[in-house]
Formats: sequence, C-alpha cells, structure tokens
Amino acid sequence: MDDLDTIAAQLGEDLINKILANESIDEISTALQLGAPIWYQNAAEGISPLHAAAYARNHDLVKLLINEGAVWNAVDYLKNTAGDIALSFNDETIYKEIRDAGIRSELLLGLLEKKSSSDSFRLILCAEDTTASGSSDAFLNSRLKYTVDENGQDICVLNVEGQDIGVMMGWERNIMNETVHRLCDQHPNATNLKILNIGFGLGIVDNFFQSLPHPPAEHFIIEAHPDVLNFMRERGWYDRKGVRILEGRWQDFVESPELLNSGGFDVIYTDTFSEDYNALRQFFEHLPDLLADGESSFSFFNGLGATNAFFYDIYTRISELHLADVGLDVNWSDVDVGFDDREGRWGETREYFSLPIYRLPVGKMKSM
Ligand SMILES: C[S@@+](CC[C@H](N)C(=O)[O-])C[C@H]1O[C@@H](n2cnc3c(N)ncnc32)[C@H](O)[C@@H]1O
Repeated sequence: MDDLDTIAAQLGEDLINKILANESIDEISTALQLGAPIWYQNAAEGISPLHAAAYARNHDLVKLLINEGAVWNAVDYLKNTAGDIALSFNDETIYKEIRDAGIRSELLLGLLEKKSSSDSFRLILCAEDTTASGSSDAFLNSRLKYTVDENGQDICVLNVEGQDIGVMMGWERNIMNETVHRLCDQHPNATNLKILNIGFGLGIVDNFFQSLPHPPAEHFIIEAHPDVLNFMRERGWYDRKGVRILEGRWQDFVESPELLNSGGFDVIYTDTFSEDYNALRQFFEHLPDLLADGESSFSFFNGLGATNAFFYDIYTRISELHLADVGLDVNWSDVDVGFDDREGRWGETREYFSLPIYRLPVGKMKSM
C-alpha cells in the first residue's frame, strides 16, 4: 500500500466507524468533505458507508450518501448489498431508497450504453465475460451436452473452464408450465394460437405449448445453436405439424418478412442463453411489430440477478419500465421454486437461481 492508499483506508475506516457509532449527519458530511472515500469497503467485513448507514437504520444518511455518489451495488464479504441489509431489517423506506438509486443508475447506464455504438460494458452481473456463458459467439461455437444428472434431472450443459454450466435444467419445468398457462389459457384465440418461441434448450416450454388442449395452429421456434438443432432433429421436431423452425439467432429473423408479414403472434416467449439484459431490452423494442393485437401476450425468462434478492428486484422493475416504454403493461405472478438442498438441483453445475420465488411476467400491449 502506498501512502495515499493508507490515508484513504484510514479515512474510510473512520467514516464507517462514525456511521456505525451513530454520529450526527453533520459529522459524516464533514468527514466526506475532508476527503473520506465514499467508495471504501472496510477490511473486517467488506462493508461500505452505505452498508453502515443501512445497519444504523438512518434514512437521512442513506439519502445523503446516495446523493454523494455511494456505490449502491457494492457487496460485502458475505455477498450482501446495502439493500440486502435493509431487507434483513424489514426496513422498507431504506430498502426503497437504495433500490431506486439502483434503478436510476441502471437506467442511466442503459441510456449511455444505447448511445454508444459498442456493446462494451455492463455494470453488474456479467461485466466482461468472454466465456461461452457470457458471450454469444463463444456460446454458439461451444459443444453442448444433453444428459440426465445423478438425480434423474434432464439437463443441457456446457463446460466453461472445467465447470459445467446449465444452459437449461429440468427443475425449471414448473416455471415453463406456469408460463405457458398464463400466456395461453385466457387468450380469446386459444383454439387457434400462433406462437413464437425463442430458444429451444430442452424443449420444455415448446412441449408444454404442444400439449395445450388445442395445440398451436402455428408454432415458430427460433434456435441458434447447432447442437440444439441436432437434438430437435433427432426428436422429430422438424416433422411436427404446425411447427416452423428458424435456424439462427433471433437477431437474424426479427426484422425478416417471415416474421413481420405473418400477421403477428398471439403469444411470444423468449429465453436465450449467454445474452445480457441489453439484448433482452433490444428484443422488447420489436414486440409492437411482432404481437398480433392487444390480446396477445408476451413473457421472458426472468432470471437476471436471480442469485440475490435485491438485484433480482432491480432487474424485475427495470424490465417493467422498459416494457412500458415500448407500450406493454406487465402483470407479475409468483411461482414457488424453493427447494430443499437435499434435492441436489445443481449437481456439479454452477448455481444460477437461488431465490425461492420466480417472478413470472406477462406483458400485453396497453389499451389506448
Ligand atoms: C435456456 S435455453 C431455453 C430453454 C427453453 N425455454 C426450455 O423450456 O427448454 C436457451 C436456448 O436459447 C438458445 N439461444 C441462445 N442465444 C440465442 C439467440 N440469440 N437466438 C436464438 N436462440 C438462442 C440456446 O441455444 C438455447 O437452446
């Protein structure tokens, strides 16, 4: 550590201790003006001034720190954000203050990102991931393995740096089943649906669409990965009545006459892999052109940030705001996905959803 680092660390430790000791807002403001670093995370627990203010349950101080540029998404050594701390105290006011700061910051970043021509950065969750789990090109060039794990669960996995990562796993059946029913059951055209699904994976959602009391009149599936397309071929999906498989990325087809001149879809679902939130948001922008009418419904796999309740809440709300921007109202319902550790859902694979509740979105074009 050089001298400057040592001074910053001392000032930072001091600031956090002052906050935990409930010193006055004036004292804290003065410490900040004298150069105490608001971004500092202490050596003992990795907590930031914002974590400390959430522990101290001091709403005014939380506001002040956010205005001064506190890092809303810093995680301590236990992987908790300041928002998680507020949640653990059931402190709704402080929780919302930090959550709204996160939403504002992510929306702003989203705007900046949209303005820049590259797909360069993301703030959280998958900063610069160039492996097959975070880069579409690397994913589409990787080999996938379809197998049954030690608990009898169907899985489709890829191996990244020695670890298996689930592209799709059988435990999500419940989510897919519920999604299909929420999208289709009440649809006035339920006997004659025209469906678009993006991302076949294990084919769980597509099997549920096909098992509806009235199988879809037209069922388009866009799938990009060659191994998945082979799996679909082996399972006879190319010969199914009413099924049209478009081989490639959704980005290759979304503006094609095949989709745009088809009169619109009653139901659209998307669940891809290795794409970030920015890609999903780009897909949202095509929905007004792809949905047939105000009765049509849309859903997506809402899995972003799903290893942390606070991040999950932020992404859920951001997606709702972005869908509102393109003219869709969203209804959310909860699907219980809690499980007993002994079920061994993850086997040897990396965990990507650790919350007990899945928030299922169904969007429809707002009525004028
Ligand atoms: C999570 S799986 C879908 C699981 C599916 N919902 C199910 O019920 O089994 C994601 C799928 O999206 C495909 N995929 C990834 N990026 C894509 C893209 N840009 N366009 C189309 N398909 C894509 C992957 O190859 C994979 O088959």
